[in-house]
Amino acid sequence: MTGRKVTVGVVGAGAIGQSVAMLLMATDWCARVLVASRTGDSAAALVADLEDLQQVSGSPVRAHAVEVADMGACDAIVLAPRAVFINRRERDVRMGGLSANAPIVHKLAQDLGGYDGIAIVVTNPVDVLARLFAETSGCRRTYGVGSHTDSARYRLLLAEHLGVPVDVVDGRVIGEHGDQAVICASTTRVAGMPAKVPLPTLRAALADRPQRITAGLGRARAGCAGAVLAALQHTLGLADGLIELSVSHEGIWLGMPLHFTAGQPSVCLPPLSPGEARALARARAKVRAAYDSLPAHLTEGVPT
Ligand SMILES: NC(=O)c1ccc[n+]([C@@H]2O[C@H](COP(=O)([O-])OP(=O)(O)OC[C@H]3O[C@@H](n4cnc5c(N)ncnc54)[C@H](O)[C@@H]3O)[C@@H](O)[C@H]2O)c1
Repeated sequence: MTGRKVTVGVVGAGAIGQSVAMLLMATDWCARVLVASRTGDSAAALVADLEDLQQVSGSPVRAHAVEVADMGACDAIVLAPRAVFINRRERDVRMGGLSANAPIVHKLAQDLGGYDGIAIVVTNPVDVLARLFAETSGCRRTYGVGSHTDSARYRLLLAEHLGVPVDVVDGRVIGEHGDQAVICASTTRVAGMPAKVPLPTLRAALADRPQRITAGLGRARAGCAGAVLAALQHTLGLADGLIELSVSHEGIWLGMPLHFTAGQPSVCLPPLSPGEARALARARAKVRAAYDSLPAHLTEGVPT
């Protein structure tokens, strides 16, 4: 991929779509950003804003408003639409988007049927909807973004709690991007040594952080957009290394540590303590049940 510049589609011109598109404009590996949204007006508005950015910053990246059907030749497509609905949940907040967002993701997957590039699903509940997109579209390289942000937040919060620099903390969060996220405490290392992780404190802080961001800003965007960029770099073969993404794990989509080499992933599940293994099983059962609760017309005819 060295030297080749890519075209990235962004579906959904909201908080996440805008942030991802802005980050793409600042890269040296993206040539074109194609934007589609629920209304052509919002896609065109985002493109006009990106063109302003391009002019003031001298970015060589070009932006265009298109229809989703015109994204078939994109190297990668980021899917970040959100239905208009009010989420009144205080717990399991992301799962609150299931019934409203699933039909949108299903329709996009139909429109992109047979797509052969990389699909990065952002829309929540991301583990359920990444599976829905993958199984409906047939796109083999579908990844959900969520656990990478959870892992980054975990390292930040643990470093803060222990009063150490974040770069000496190594640890990850897998499973559901939601209330059944699994903190891999038994394999967490601080300066190379096993760490005593105050799990209830960390769990509460991890749940609180996105809610605090949303309460203050209306939407969380920067962390997720950064995770999308990292996902694009790893899946496009522009960066090698470990990243937590939602993929099919024995048929159910969950956040897994993936090691990418030249765009090829291999699952690197760390050894789990019995408690962590039970937590992963609970996450798996929950995400499977949420998928199975979708109306049959959204899932019928797809492998289970
Ligand atoms: N996985 C993660 O880590 C993570 C993090 C943050 C947000 N999210 C999720 O990402 C999604 C988007 O969040 P947001 O804050 O950008 O929402 P938003 O409401 O700001 O924007 C959503 C955009 O989607 C567009 N849209 C609606 N229906 C569409 C369709 N059928 N086709 C194309 N575009 C359509 C809307 O017009 C709007 O521009 C939400 O589901 C949110 O929960 C996920």
